[in-house]
Amino acid sequence: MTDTGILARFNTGFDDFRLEVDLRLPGTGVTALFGHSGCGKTTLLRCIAGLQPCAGRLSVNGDVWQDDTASLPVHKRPLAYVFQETSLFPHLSVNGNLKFGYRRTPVQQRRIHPQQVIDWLGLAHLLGRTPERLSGGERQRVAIGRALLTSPRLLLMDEPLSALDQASKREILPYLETLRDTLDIPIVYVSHSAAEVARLADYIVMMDRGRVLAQGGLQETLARPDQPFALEHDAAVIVPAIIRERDDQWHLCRAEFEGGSLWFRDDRQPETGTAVRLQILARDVSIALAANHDQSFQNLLPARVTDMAAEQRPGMTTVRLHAGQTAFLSRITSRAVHQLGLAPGMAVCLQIKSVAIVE
Ligand SMILES: Nc1ncnc2c1ncn2[C@@H]1O[C@H](COP(=O)(O)OP(=O)(O)OP(=O)(O)O)[C@@H](O)[C@H]1O
Repeated sequence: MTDTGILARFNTGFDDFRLEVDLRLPGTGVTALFGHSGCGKTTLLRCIAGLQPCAGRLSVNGDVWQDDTASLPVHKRPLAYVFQETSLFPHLSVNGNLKFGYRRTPVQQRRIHPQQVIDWLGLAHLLGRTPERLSGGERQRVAIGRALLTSPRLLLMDEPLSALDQASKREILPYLETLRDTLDIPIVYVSHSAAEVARLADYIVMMDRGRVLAQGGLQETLARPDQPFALEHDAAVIVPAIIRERDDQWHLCRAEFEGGSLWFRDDRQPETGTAVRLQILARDVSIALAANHDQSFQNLLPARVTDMAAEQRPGMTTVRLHAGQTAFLSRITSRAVHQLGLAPGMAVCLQIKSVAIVE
């Protein structure tokens, strides 16, 4: 079998919950499982890990782990699983914890080595410490490192940051970005946090009540005008951009994207040349028929209406527009759509109130 990526079809459940999914996920990068509490994210991870009995089929980059006739038991699946609070061995140093899985991995199967993990996760200065002398974020980095040193073919992460405070989350996210950009194995990442997903994911699976509502590349999927009801209010697009200019007098900076540039507050003081992901909420974007400079919006972008969808919330419409190749969403009232006569193909001006670098 030469299929790359993860093919996962599962059917399982409990008394009053059923999980039924049919997924085709990328073979590298971060796939985020996103959805409200109780929608079945952990159950899906447990099916992939072989911890939850289920009917179905699973193959990972060409290797069949489960089909109609057989299912590899948990300990035979070459994967690593990192939880919200993965416990380390308290009597072992960081170095001892890291080497634990490595030593148990047959030499010919070792593809990831301690020095790589120490570098990727910034662990060099912590090697001699025992777990009780680590912060929550440091403990989680060691847990991830220990998991990687079993040279898994798949990394599952179930809300790995949710037990951490904001400062620790901010500290650990760049390390996770390094893993995303360096590892050649898929990472399936469960999160409740839209900001975390926006920052880390390449691919997104939106779930609701045991079903998949939408799946696809992060940018395209977030830019769909027909967002699930629960996400309508926070609908946002992610725009990859590069910081080009800083205006220190007004605490602003300008980032260029494929289709224009945007000004926003320089809270994180990014260096020029830095690649960033910008988050623009649909509710912060309004539409005018022509550029009007006699108002407070700092960002006026020529754009074209692509399509639109009436929201499930009565009276509201989400409009999708493109500035160059980049998609934006705007949430406006259906009356405004009518009054402006908006229709696919129309040239308009986007007025963007607030732009944030995703944290
Ligand atoms: N062992 C179990 N026995 C019975 N019901 C269960 C069991 N495990 C999970 N469930 C139910 O299955 C549903 C899905 O749970 P699951 O933990 O997969 O959701 P989740 O999306 O990961 O939620 P959260 O974000 O809160 O972790 C829930 O309704 C939950 O109550």
